[in-house]
Formats: sequence, structure tokens, C-alpha cells
Amino acid sequence: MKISNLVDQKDYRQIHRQLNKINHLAPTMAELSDAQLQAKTAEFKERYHQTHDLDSLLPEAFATIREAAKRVLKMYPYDVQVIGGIIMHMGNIAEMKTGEGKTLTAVMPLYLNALSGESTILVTPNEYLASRDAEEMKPLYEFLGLSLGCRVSDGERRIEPEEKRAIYQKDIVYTTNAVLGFDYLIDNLAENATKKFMPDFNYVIIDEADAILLDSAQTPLIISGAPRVQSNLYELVDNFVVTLKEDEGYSLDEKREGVWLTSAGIDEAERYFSVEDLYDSKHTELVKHIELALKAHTLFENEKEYVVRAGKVCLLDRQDGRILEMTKLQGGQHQALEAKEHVEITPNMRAMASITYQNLFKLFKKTAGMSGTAKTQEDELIDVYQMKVLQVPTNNPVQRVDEPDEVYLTLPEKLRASMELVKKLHATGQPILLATGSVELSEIYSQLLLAEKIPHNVLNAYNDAKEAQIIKEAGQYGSVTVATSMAGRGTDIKLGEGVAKLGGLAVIGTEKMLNKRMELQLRGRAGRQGDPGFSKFFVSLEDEIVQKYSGKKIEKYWRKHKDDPPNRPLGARYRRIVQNAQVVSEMSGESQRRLVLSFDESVKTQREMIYQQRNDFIFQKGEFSYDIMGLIEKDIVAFLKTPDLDAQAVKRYIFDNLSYTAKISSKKLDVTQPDKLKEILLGIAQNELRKKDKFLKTAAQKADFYRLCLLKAIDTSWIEEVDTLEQLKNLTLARTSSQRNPVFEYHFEAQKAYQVMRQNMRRLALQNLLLSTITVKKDGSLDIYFA
Ligand SMILES: Nc1ncnc2c1ncn2[C@@H]1O[C@H](COP(=O)(O)OP(=O)(O)OP(=O)(O)O)[C@@H](O)[C@H]1O
Repeated sequence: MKISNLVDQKDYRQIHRQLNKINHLAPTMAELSDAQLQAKTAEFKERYHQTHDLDSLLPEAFATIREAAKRVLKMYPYDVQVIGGIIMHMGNIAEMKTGEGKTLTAVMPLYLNALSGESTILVTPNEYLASRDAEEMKPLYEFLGLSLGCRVSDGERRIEPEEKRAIYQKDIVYTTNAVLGFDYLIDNLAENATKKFMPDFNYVIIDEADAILLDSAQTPLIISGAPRVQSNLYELVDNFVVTLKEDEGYSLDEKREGVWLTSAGIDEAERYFSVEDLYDSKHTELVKHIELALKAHTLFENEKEYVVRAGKVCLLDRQDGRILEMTKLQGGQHQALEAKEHVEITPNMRAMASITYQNLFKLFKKTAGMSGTAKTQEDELIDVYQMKVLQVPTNNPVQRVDEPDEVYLTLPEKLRASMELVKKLHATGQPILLATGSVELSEIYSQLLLAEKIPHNVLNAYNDAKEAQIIKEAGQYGSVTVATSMAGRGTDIKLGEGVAKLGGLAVIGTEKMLNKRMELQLRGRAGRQGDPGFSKFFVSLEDEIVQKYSGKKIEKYWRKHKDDPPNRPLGARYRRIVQNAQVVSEMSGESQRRLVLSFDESVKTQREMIYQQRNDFIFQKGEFSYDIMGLIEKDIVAFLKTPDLDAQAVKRYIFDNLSYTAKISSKKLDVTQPDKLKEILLGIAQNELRKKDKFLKTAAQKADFYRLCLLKAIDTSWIEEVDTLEQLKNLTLARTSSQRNPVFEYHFEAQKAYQVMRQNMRRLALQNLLLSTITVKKDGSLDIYFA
């Protein structure tokens, strides 16, 4: 058996040596009683304790869980799965074709790495997969004496930190990338150790690694809180924008990614809002709102980019068609969409914390991944994550028949042709998965099927609750399932009785996907585990990706013939043009990801410093070792360097920052003698601190007080900083067309902002320490009021 494309022969030999050892151990393991097999876990843990070496445990640990899987799950991992497991233990990405059984593969390295007692996490792209895999694999881990936690989002219920901590403390945790990311950010907003719940990041396996590490990485995670001043312009401006027409009141760029008012539109706006000059600086808010509303109406389409569910605008993940939990558009765009859809306008929140997936996963000591489609992006994966992609052969040859695309000129032709195929296959009883690129198109197909009286299920963002049931039925005789790309990854459709004889599942794609990997994943719902299967894609020149990413010539051709379409598939030349459009879309995705990553560099450096400092304070035990007086002195010295200082300013500084009650005459505040002045100010501060000491009887109370003052200062200024950087980024992005290097400019500004934040932070800490008041409660505990 050959693992292709190994970067070096050493990996190849090592993997095979390990596989041979594991196979060699198999008969011995098979002879063990259940109890003897189960006792292995404790034995391995003990040995790890002695040696701190997981590699030497690999053959036995893999052989043990392999045998246990046979007994508990009635599935014996094939050699190729063992190979995939070894690759992942080594911290690489295993590329195993769709349906080869990655869920079972992952348990081997997870079991081995959990023996260290350090955090061992499996991340999947969505909650359906996390829960499904956790549920299926739980009996196996428990048989071997390891605990499994499944961490999915809180939903309506608020989950307390203790409960989260209990899940993360399990030996192995299954979760999603979004939940893990948000948990990490929330954990770093905790004000004391009892609210912290995350473990130190050790080992993670990323399922569907390319989707998570690449596709999801195009949008950073942002936690919002603390509303901004709410604007009342959204509805007003929306009413205006709906009166405008394309190419009259506003224009869109070629790729339909940018939109602006035409000069007629500007005149119209000036009349509508009774302003003389719209671009006068006093109307910037109005202009901003008009831009947001224009974008809401032209660049965001209901049932494509978002859906309206229970009176809320919910964003959709373009990659997998699912609702993006806890995510809203920033900078007022979400509110503009709400105005467009006439639902309640939610407050526009400030960004409080943010991180990209790239930087989240870099926090782990070891990362590994698996996917059916990663090899093509290996360069980027090595570049960004230093992970190699090793391809594992299939257990049985793939039998699926993949037919070439059928390209039509217009959408109606495409719909008709694809429906013809559906009818033909359905007549034979072969189950069909009809895959669409948007909710909207899935609803259109549902209507067409209804008209043909073909019973079917629809799986899209509106009915995700029924997902498991729909998937269960999807492989049965005669079943037709219309699904968005929700059914594109990880979904395991099991074939019903007699279906293999009919050719297995037929996947019919109805749109060219944003990238080739999404397409392969969809095809991969059929022909799993060596089963028969069929796949074919229908495309039209009106598909979004073709319109956006193919040249002028195609557009001209389309315009010329669209009113009298040929009603037959276009030739091979057009298939190539469509392929090319997909390649361009992929390249645009990659450059977008690199841009996101380079923007995050500045935030990353700052975030690491801040989080480190917070953790130092939070977890500091015993006496509080931070040079409080040093901090105070620094601020005083910085203040005394203010140009043109006068006694009045010094007095203000004292009352604003050091003491409300200091009695000091202006005469004493001689600005010509800074050293003396410094001593006076330090004396005032010391005096205030001493007053506090009266309440802070024990060292622990004192430590708590100092910690709280400093943490509060860090958080207030850091949250402000995150928001500033987020706005700065949006501003820089809006100006990318200009000649300057936007990322460089952003880093420069971000660095300046950081310096300002440090000063603010120090000043706030000073105020918290000196101007707060402490009262003792009846039970002896303290209440602290901050100014
Ligand atoms: N060793 C095995 N013996 C028998 N059946 C297996 C074995 N491994 C996996 N399977 C079955 O193969 C099917 C596919 O497995 P799974 O869904 O994990 O594939 P996958 O590689 O994750 O696919 P995808 O790339 O689509 O996510 C499942 O029904 C699973 O039960």
C-alpha cells in the first residue's frame, strides 16, 4: 500500500513501521478479555507518567482501541484508517477520501493523546457533526475508561462557567471551531479565576480541516457587547434607498462587490433629506447610512447571504449553508439589513474581543487535521500552519461515476435539464440528493418537484432541526432530498435495501460551487466505502460564480443570446470557461484569507500581551506582587512632562486621579520644581492607599483589591482598543483602492493606538486604586465602588 506525495521517505518508513507493529499486536489484543483490554488505559497512563513519551505507546494504544472498536462499535479500523491515525498523531493533515471513515480514524490519535491527561479536542465545522460523532464514539471511549464531553453552543440557555469547565475537563472534548473560538474569547474576559473555564490548549484534531482552517478563516470571530449610541437613521434611510433604481440612482461595480450613488442619486438624496451638500462633513453619518442601506439592498440577498427567522436576520455560512451562530455584520451593516427586512432593529454593539481561526489554532501545542480535500491547498496549509498534507489511499476502489458538467446559457434551461434527469432517475427508484447553492434555489426546486408530484424532503437553514431525520431517509429507495451545502460535508447517507443495485445515491449539483473542494465534498456524499454512486453538476452562465469571475467576452455572449437560448448544453469550451471562473474564485478566496491574517497580526501581538497579563493577575497566588507604587509614579512622572503645566492643571490632576479629599493649597504646587511636586503627588497617593489599608485587613483581601483594580483597567481599555482596531480595519479596507499599502498603514496606526491604550490603562488603574471606595459588608466581605 502506498501513501502518495509523502514529503520525505522518513515519514513513509516510520508510518509503515508503526502499522506493522500494530498489526502484529492484533492477535494478542483479540485474546484479551474485556476487563484486560480495559485495564490497558490505566497501564498506559502510568507508563506515560514515567516516560512522558507518547510515541513509544502508539502501537499498543492504537492496537488496544482498534480491538475495542471492534467489540463496542462492531467496526474494526482498516489499515488505511490506522495510517490516517498515525499521520494525525504526528501533527499533520490526513487526506482521506469522502466516506472512508474519518470519524473512526480520529479516535485512535485522540485516545493516545488523551493518555497524557492534557486537553485533547476534536473540532468539527458544525454542531450536527460534533454531536453526532460524540454520540457515536462515546461508548468506545467509556469502554476504555476515558470520559467524553461534547461542547455545543449555549442556545437559549445560559451555560455557567462551572458547567463549561466540567465539559472541558473531560479527557476528550468534541466541539466546533466557532464554539471553541468564542469560548476562548469569553474565557479571556473573565474577571476572576472562578469564571475561567478553558484548559491550556494541547492537542487538537480539526475535522474537515480545509473548511475550518481555510474557508472559515475568511471571517474572524468577533464578540460584541456594550451598545454604541443607537442611530435612528436606519429606517429613514432605508425608505429613501428603495426609491432609487440601479444605473439611475446608484451603480454597482462589475463584480457587484461595490455600490455607490450616481450624481443623480446624490441630487435625489439632497432633496429627500433637505440638505444642501450631502458630502459636507456635517452629514458623514447620513452618507454612511446611505452606503449601508445601498449595500443591504444590492450586495446582500435574502435566502442567499442570510435568512429571516423568528423576526431576526440570521447570517448564513456561504460554505455550508448553515446559520452562523453568534455572528452579526459589523459597523451598522446588520442594522441596515434589519431595516431592509422590516424587523426590529437590534443595537449596534462594539467589538469586545476578536480572533482569527488561524491564530486560535496556533495556540495549540500540536494540531492535526483530516479532510477529503486538502492536498490542493497544501502550500497554504504549510505556509500558515506548518502542517503537511499526506494522502491516504482508499480501502476499496472508488466506484462512483462522476459525469462532466452540463453547462447551459440560462437558468431556466438549467432547471429544466436538471429536472429531466431527476425524473429519469427517480423513475428507477434510485435515491437522489439535489444540491443547491442557496436557500432560494432549494425552495425553487422544491416547487418544481411539487409540480411534478415527486415527494421529497428539503434540508436548508429553515429546517435544520430535522437534519438527522432527513439524512436518515436520504439513502432509501425512491427518496429525493433537496439540500443546500448543509449536506455537503461530513454528512453520511447510508444506503437502503436494494439501493446499491440501482447505482447507489445520485448527487445532482445544480450550481457551480465557490471552489472545487466544496464540489468534491458534495459528490462525496455518494460512493462511500466503495459503494456505487453517481454525480453530475448542472451549471448556467447565469450562476453567480460565472457572472462574477469570468470575463467580458462571456458576458457579451450571454447578453447576445439570452433572449433566444439554444436549449441544449453548451460545448466543451464553456465547460472550461466555467472551470476557470472557479479557479479565479479560489484565488480570490486565498488572497482574502491572507489579507485577514495580515490584519490580525497587529491584534495578535497586542492580544497575547494583554491576555498574558490578565492571566498573570488572575492566577497569581499568595501575596500580590505587582509594583503598585511604581505604576503610580510612572503616571505622575508622565503627567509632569505635560507642556505648559500650571498649578491649576496639577490640582485638576489630583482631584481627577489621586484623591477627592486632598487638602492642598495652590501655592505649594510649584511647577518650576518638578521633583518636589512629584514627591507631593506621591505623598497624596500613598496617603489614599494607606486609607484603604484600614479595610484590607488580610494579605488576601489586599491582593483581591489590587487585582480587581488592575483587571478592570486592562479590560476597559482593551475592549476599547479592540473596537478601535476593528473600525480602523474597516476604514483601511474601504480605502484599499488608493495607492498606499493598506496593511502597512493599518499596522502603523495600530501600533500608535496601542501606545495610547497603555497610557489610558495606567491612568485607569491609578483611578481605580485611589478613587474607589471600600465598604465592609455585614459578613465581613468587601464591596468596592469604582469612580
Ligand atoms: N472500519 C470500518 N468498518 C465498517 N464501517 C466503517 C468503518 N469505518 C467507517 N465505517 C462507516 O463508513 C461510513 C463513513 O464514515 P464517516 O462518515 O466517518 O466518513 P468520513 O470519512 O468522515 O466522510 P466525509 O469525508 O464525508 O466526512 C460510516 O457509515 C461509518 O460507519
